[in-house]
Amino acid sequence: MNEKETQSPSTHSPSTQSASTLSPSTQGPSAMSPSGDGLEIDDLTIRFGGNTAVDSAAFAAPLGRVTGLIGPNGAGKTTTFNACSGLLRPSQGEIRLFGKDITGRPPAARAQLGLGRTFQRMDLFDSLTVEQNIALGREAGLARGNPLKQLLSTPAETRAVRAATEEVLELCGLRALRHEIAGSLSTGQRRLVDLGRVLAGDFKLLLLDEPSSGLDTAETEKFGAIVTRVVAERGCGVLLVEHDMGLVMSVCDHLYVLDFGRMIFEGSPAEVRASPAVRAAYLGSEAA
Ligand SMILES: Nc1ncnc2c1ncn2[C@@H]1O[C@H](COP(=O)(O)OP(=O)(O)OP(=O)(O)O)[C@@H](O)[C@H]1O
Repeated sequence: MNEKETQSPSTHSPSTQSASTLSPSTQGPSAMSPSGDGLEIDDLTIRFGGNTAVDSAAFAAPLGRVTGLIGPNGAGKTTTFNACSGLLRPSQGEIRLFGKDITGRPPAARAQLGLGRTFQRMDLFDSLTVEQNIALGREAGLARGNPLKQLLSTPAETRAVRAATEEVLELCGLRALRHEIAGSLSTGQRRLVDLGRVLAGDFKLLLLDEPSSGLDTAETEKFGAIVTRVVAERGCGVLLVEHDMGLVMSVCDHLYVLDFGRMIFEGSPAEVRASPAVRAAYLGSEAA
């Protein structure tokens, strides 16, 4: 196992080299994926005033895999996630999607390139039905930000929306709830609708922000099984930021571990579980 001591930002190299330096195996995403496959982050640094929340982090979330980003409270996960989705502009570094530099692009432009995201707080339309919420995920993509186009869709677009909605209702096990008002659903059901909405958008790379938040164990397992199935069937990539270690360990193919804004380890779930550095980061220095 090849664990890395934390490096100063100036010693960081581009993601491919950094990933292979960090990785305990040669099977990491950077080693397996051709260039431009999925989401690649290089030298990502984000400062809030004098506080460096993310410090020269590098990682990749390729297609066909679930990549996890974990770390203790305050490690920089949400900040990294927000930079990937376009809500935060990095102080330094580069974010590439399918080989294109998207560092300065707004969220809508990233969505058009195939980047979809869920929200921890779930921005569902509570007065609309499950089916309507999911359909909106596809309609918004077809409209490309033009509300008029959303109203005046062509017959082919209407068929595409219907097909995508049916597929997602089945995939997420939501058929029985299709006519329910979203505002009346449980948190677990709402998570599935939120996932369904982003799946209907047919994005190639999904960013999932703490999707197990508010779910019980059974709901979390169900959610994880759907994510695994989606990646296997569609070949899309997933970047999962998550606290629930049960979910992380069961669905992720590869994990990156942040601590105090720095990437301290990467590897398979088993390798991460066995890492003294990761344990120390979670439990505190006295456990090292
Ligand atoms: N808008 C902000 N302004 C100032 N500091 C911030 C801001 N957002 C985050 N931070 C700081 O950046 C660091 C990383 O925070 P972040 O929320 O990304 O961590 P996290 O790993 O997502 O934590 P948690 O697991 O608790 O959600 C923390 O020190 C936090 O206080």
